[in-house]
Amino acid sequence: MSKISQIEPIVLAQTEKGSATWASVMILVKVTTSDGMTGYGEAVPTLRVINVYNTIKQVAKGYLGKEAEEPEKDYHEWYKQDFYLARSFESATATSAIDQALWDIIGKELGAPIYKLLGGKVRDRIPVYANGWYQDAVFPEDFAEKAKRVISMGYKALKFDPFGPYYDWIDEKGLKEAEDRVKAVREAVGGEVDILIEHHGRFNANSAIAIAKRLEKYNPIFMEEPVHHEDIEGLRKYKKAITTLKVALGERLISLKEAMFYIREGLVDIIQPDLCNIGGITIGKKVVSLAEANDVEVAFHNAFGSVQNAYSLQLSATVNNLYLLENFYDWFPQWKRDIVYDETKVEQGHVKVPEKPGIGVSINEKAIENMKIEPKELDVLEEPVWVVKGTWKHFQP
Ligand SMILES: O=C(O)[C@H](O)[C@@H](O)[C@H](O)[C@H](O)CO
Ligand SMILES: [Mg+2]
Repeated sequence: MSKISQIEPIVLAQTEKGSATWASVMILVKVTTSDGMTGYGEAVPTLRVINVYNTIKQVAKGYLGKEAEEPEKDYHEWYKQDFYLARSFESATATSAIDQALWDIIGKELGAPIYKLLGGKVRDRIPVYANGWYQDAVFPEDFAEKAKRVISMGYKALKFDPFGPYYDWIDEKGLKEAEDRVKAVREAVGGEVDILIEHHGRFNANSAIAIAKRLEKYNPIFMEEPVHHEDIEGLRKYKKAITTLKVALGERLISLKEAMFYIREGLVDIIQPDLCNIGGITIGKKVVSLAEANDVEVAFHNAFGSVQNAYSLQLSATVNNLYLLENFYDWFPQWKRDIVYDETKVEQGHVKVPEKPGIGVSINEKAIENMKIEPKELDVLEEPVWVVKGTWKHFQP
């Protein structure tokens, strides 16, 4: 048995920022054991880089000295301590990153990729969908042209937010703008490609319902976060009104029981847990089982960095009820790919399951050393940090 002897939060950034402002930095956690093993995990940055960095140091106090090979027990010990774990995004992401690193360490000790520790893979290649591809797209033609490029790269599915700057509610002009963009993409990619509609959880139920009725004819595979995250009653209203389209959500879920709530209440058809939020591999695999038992498919939220991506690939390899894995890889800034030596390339809309022990890929420790920065706040401009850059615009006069 090896004890957890060190937990170090690391913030990385470069001038190249990528398509999603709130993912312009990466937060890593490096865990070291008493016998010198190391593992890496990734935490979620968004607008909370400093808070997450500091929270990792606090959560570390609960993990130091514990067995590195017992993430299940360690998680529950910490669950006991952290009264607000289920209500704190910062704590949930810090705990998740440490948990990932422990699974990395176990895999390395046993010489096996994480997927083998979980019962083995059900597929050799993970099907992914593209996100981040529509930076600076405003007019329908922009979306069409960029979508064609994505398809020419071999992707079979793509996600986008066609709602420009609309927020809370949408009017006829907004419905038409969204429809024109979606229509342009559908016409550009043809009938065989999956279109996934991202709402970023920003509408009231009536507006979301109007949107669904308007976009239904373009055959979107799912409608993601159609209403505000905390608007449970709005989501019930939406689910009741829209029975022909599937709802996807999950990136803001931070506990097993929260995931269970949405599944049990029939409020989600495709669940999108984020392994950097939900509780790492330890809780992520339990959400997968809950989903499977309830005929809900899984499409991990995977929008931040290359270490998150590597863990999402490991778990996705084992999931029978996997719909698709989100993928920003081709729209990452190069430095994020450098961290994993570009080992998780997307080919024909799929990623080969990485086979190295633990996390599955090599970690470029030298690159990490060179990219380290002090944690700092992100700038906040008129265009919210959660949209794909340069898309918060109207195109109609
Ligand atoms: O499903 C997703 O990927 C999330 O809603 C976000 O993470 C944003 O879409 C992304 O960051 C682009 O800004
Ligand atoms: Mg989303």
